[in-house]
Amino acid sequence: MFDNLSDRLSSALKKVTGKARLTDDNIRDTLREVRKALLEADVALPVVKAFVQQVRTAAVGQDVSKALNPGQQFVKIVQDELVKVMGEAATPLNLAVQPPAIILMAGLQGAGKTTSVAKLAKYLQEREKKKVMVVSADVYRPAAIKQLETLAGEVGAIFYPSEPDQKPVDIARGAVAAARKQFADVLIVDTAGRLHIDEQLMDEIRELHSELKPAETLFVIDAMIGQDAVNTASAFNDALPLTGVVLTKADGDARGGAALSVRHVTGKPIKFIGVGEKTDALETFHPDRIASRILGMGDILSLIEQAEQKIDRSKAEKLVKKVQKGKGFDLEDLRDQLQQMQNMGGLGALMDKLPGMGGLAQAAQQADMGKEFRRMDAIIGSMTPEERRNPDMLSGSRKRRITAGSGTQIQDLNRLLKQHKQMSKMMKKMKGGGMGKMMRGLGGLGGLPGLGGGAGGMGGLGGLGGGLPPGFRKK
Ligand SMILES: Nc1nc2c(ncn2[C@@H]2O[C@H](COP(=O)(O)OP(=O)(O)OP(=O)(O)O)[C@@H](O)[C@H]2O)c(=O)[nH]1
Repeated sequence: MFDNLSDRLSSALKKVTGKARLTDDNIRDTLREVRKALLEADVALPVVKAFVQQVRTAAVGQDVSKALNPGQQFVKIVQDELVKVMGEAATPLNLAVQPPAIILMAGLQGAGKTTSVAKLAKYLQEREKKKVMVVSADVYRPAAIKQLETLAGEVGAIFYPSEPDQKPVDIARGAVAAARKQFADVLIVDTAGRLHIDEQLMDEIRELHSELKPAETLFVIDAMIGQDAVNTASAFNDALPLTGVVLTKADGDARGGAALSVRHVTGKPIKFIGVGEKTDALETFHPDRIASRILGMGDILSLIEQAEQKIDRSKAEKLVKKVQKGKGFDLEDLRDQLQQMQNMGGLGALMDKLPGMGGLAQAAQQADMGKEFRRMDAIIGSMTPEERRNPDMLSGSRKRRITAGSGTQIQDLNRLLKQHKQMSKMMKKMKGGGMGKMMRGLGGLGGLPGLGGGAGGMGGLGGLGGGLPPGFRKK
């Protein structure tokens, strides 16, 4: 979702990078571009003004470093200021209190609170091995309690039941007692949504806060809210001592501005971003990485983490060995690669994180690569194991049977075979140099520790780049 901001900002900055010297004129012009880029990305106006002012102050009167030309120096200033707004590094949850550590969730109706409660519960259980209980103090929306019960069941968290005729504070008290009794490490409290800032509901959540004395008070906000982010965030920030923010729907076509606005207005760290409707679609927010992504430098670290979590290491290593031994890359391997890429959110999600490939990611999403992958998967699934190992043996009549069996066209099958040939040619070339070489071709990835051979499954990405329709090839 940071594409828009990233594209606009990098083209604004491109104008200045070539300059041998910074003058009042070209700073002014570039700052105007930066301002426009931020506004178009839905960063709120007061935040844009403050940011541009900070950059101007930092730029004026700065000694030009010998290592950089003035243009580069200016880009660095923008980056430094961006990091200042977004924060240096991820801020973890602070749950080091006498258990149960309580997390209170606040936010507007529909922001994604209930979904985020379930995501957090899953995250804490799986990553931090915590025993988690959840409770809903939303007695206004009839389905809210039931919704949380269903989600809790899905993620395997303990659900503390509540009733619409109870008072939220009583529910909270009961839940804390139950959490103690059952030795839960963490209790996450979902609260009633507000359509807008409503005094009565604000009083209620304040009361909940003083009763619960939560270790974390997280403000949940929808990234799509755009310019409104400032008002909503400051209202909640004034009402409650927030400790952090969960930015939801960051997978949508929001333009990334809300992240900057919320951070600027509240001064509180964004701790997590929601990137989908499913309960595993939650990521730790790394402000420094987002800052470089905004400047079009990619988000390699997140990509590596994702690769490490989602890639089937043993399969990847097997493939690397197979290729190194000079054995062919067959259709079975191609299918594994496609499946692993799908596990990581598809080609678009991957490329989105690679430096300078934001635009390509959009193109891939528009062309619905997911559909293409599923088609390829169906075709390979209709072949016999023998045919997958040796596609050259396919006769005309077998090709017709396979396409009929997979609901595809003969052209689809031929295209797949051609792509496979190209990939296997690439793989052969890699034989001597290992996967690292291919990764280097992909924008410097190979030089990074851990990605060269370890996450070898990624190798297929390079090959696929060559096999994609011409519009997708990296220039
Ligand atoms: N795409 C996407 N959808 C999300 C995300 N988080 C939540 N949603 C969706 O947003 C909608 C609202 O989410 P809820 O969790 O019900 O929102 P809420 O804040 O609890 O709403 P109230 O209980 O009415 O206050 C649901 O359809 C969710 O599936 C996200 O990160 N990405």
